[in-house]
Amino acid sequence: MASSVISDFSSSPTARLLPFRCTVPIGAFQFQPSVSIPLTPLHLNASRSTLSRCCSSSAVTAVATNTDTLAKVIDGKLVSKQIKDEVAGEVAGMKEAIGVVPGLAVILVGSRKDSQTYVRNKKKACEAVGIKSYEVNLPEDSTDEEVIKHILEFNNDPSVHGILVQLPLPRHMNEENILNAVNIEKDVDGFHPLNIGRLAMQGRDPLFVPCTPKGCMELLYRHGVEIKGKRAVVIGRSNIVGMPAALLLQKANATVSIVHSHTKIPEEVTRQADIVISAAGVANLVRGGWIKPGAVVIDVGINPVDDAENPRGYRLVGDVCYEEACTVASAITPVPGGVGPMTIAMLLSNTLESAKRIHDFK
Ligand SMILES: Nc1nc2c(c(=O)[nH]1)N[C@@H](CN(C=O)c1ccc(C(=O)N[C@@H](CCC(=O)O)C(=O)O)cc1)CN2
Repeated sequence: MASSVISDFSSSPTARLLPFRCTVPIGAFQFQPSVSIPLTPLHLNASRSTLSRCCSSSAVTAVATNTDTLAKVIDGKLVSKQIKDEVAGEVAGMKEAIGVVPGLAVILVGSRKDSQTYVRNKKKACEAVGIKSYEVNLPEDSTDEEVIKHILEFNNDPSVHGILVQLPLPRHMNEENILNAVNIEKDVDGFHPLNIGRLAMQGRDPLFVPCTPKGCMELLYRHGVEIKGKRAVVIGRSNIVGMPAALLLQKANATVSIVHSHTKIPEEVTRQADIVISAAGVANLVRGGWIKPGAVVIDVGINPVDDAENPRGYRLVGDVCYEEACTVASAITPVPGGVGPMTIAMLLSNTLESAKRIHDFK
């Protein structure tokens, strides 16, 4: 996982803790950010613009900024709350109409602190909207067969409409075999190859779309961002975020490029985009100079950086250097409080959708 940071999902706590704001340590990822990125053209009121240098490493980038007009903040916390309220209303309506309560089963293997937190938050979110949750906690040294045994039990349990295995799994496990065991009709994470395959095909639709990329699209839709005919760049090509995000943008008729660890001059490709979704897992990788003026930026990265003033000893930052990007982009998601909360909201929405489909409830 650590060897290819750029294609990882970005919430890995194994990501290096980075000390500075908007600095990217050379060698922490396979992109080598250019030291002399050309200045972004000033797109706003030039007389009020300032030129700032926001970092102290050798990867210094001069960025054209405008302190007058900052990007609109796309508030994922707010949107996720709206979605949760909508799900809660539908869950109550379904229970009243046909007596069915949607059920979500979560399997956690091992004792990673971040995974435990995500699973706890999923459970709490289920409770809040009236979805019943089932949890299985297995020790780190479990076998694939033990995990699959629980998946098969949930596959056959009519009170369970959604099943997910919290990722990442311990290294010794075969993720592919385990995810393949989930019944595609209950695959609320959308990670089964059949669901991903359908997402990739013209004229076919998956039963479920992976939660984080679905959350990114939902943020774009709910903020009225036009996607059809636009240029989009996805940074990172992980199975759970980058790749499905690119497929979703393409399905929505954007012209999509994927930037990854072997992309030459990634900033040049990224600068073409009207919409940027970054899921690289590298703190502050995307500098202001990478962004086309007026672009919409969705930052999926959740990277811990050292912060002695924070009680946790670290704080979370995105893949995008927020303070630079918000002077260039027209809209941007913050970290935290952007895409992260959408992941769990979409999981609840997928679980409800599954129960409705299984019980043929409109
Ligand atoms: N089976 C799955 N495993 C993993 C998934 C997934 O969708 N399915 N995604 C991530 C982890 N994840 C949910 O599982 C997740 C990550 C982040 C957040 C979130 O709300 N982040 C907050 C910050 C939280 C904090 O302060 O620590 C934010 O960005 O505002 C929710 C869910 C990997 N595994």
